[in-house]
Amino acid sequence: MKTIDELLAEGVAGKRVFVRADLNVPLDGDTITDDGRIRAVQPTIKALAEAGAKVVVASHLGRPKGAPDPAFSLAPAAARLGELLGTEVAFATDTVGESAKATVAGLADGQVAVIENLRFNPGETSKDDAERDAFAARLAELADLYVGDGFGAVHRKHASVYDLPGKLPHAAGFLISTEVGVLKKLTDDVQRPYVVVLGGAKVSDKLGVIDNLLKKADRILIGGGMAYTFLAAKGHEVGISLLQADQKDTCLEYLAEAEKRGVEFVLPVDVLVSSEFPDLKTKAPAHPDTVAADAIPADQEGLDIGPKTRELYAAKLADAGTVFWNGPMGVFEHPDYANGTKAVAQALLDSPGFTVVGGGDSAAAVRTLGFDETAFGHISTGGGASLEYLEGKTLPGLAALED
Ligand SMILES: Nc1ncnc2c1ncn2[C@@H]1O[C@H](COP(=O)(O)OP(=O)(O)O)[C@@H](O)[C@H]1O
Ligand SMILES: O=C(OP(=O)(O)O)[C@H](O)COP(=O)(O)O
Repeated sequence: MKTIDELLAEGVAGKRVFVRADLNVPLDGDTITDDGRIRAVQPTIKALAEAGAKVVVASHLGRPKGAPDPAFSLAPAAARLGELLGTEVAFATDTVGESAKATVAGLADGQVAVIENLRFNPGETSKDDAERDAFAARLAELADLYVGDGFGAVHRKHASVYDLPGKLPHAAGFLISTEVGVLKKLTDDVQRPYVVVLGGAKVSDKLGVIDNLLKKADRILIGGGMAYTFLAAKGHEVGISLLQADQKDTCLEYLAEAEKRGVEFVLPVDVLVSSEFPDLKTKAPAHPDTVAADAIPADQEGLDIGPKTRELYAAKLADAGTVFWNGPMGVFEHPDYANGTKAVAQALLDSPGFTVVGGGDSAAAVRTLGFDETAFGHISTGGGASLEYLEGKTLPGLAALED
């Protein structure tokens, strides 16, 4: 894999360099609530601009449905990038249309532009190779060189991640090199007990990783939205909690496999429930009830792990040699449902092992809940990406960067 240092040494002055970043930041309206992912890719953009490149930054944000949707515009991220760089950053209001072409054509050496959300075009995420390839070909017209630095998206076989690098001379940015370096260490030299904590809301995406993690981890702790499919699989009522009903049998298979392999598989013993999802804007008090995990009322949803589970998970992390954590334990964006996530973050800090926190929201949670991010072993910008890397899978966005 060519590094950005090698690319810089070859000279990028006057060249248009496409930087595939992951600027998928949490937003409250158009206010960015955590800019960690923008800061993480800044060194690559800065180095290219300082070397005289015309830098074209591209990313997805959220999961729009293949058409423009103002709620998912990258304009706030472009503005924040400009603030961090201390320079004007141009913004194109489309991806490969007239605005993008004119914006890129108008760049002077050393200037930076951001193009609009790649997922506004259906070709970006298409499962049809030809449709993806056609979109990648249009993106390729915007640049002379490609730098992959969107670590959070390298597990996606998407046009800008997988197809585009094949069309341009390419290299890996600083962020991808750092992320891969740390995660590689975690796979090559894992100190035991190796504890994996999984939560969050991307349940269908992330349930699948458990299959492989069962072969690697000593303990797996489940929280967040991930817990309820397991509880339902065990025959418990989960009310209106997040549920992947078609995955219940898979969950039972995982539980059986864990027992067979001697992997401790730990589910919440109590949860905080409410009949309503909390108001994340006003943060009005939610008054949740605490119930046993096998006693969730039919009209309520589980929104955080409960106090007994917090203690249990802290105990299960106390002797960890290595911890990988992806996915908040609850709807941490509301203070009444942040305690589970806080407890796990604190337990990582108290554990003697090497601790890795992965994922856009997990990393944002750690920072917005007031933890010192430098106290963790590594904060990864990718949740799904780091999980799939740790599974030992070939990630499309990394494979595409190899020579
Ligand atoms: N019990 C729950 N019900 C609904 N959403 C939840 C629950 N627990 C956590 N979440 C949500 O999960 C989201 C983060 O999930 P995810 O994207 O999978 O994590 P990451 O970005 O760290 O990989 C947060 O917005 C949080 O509010
Ligand atoms: O937020 C992301 O992943 P993560 O929640 O697993 O950290 C990445 O930006 C990838 O987004 P996607 O899961 O919509 O492809």
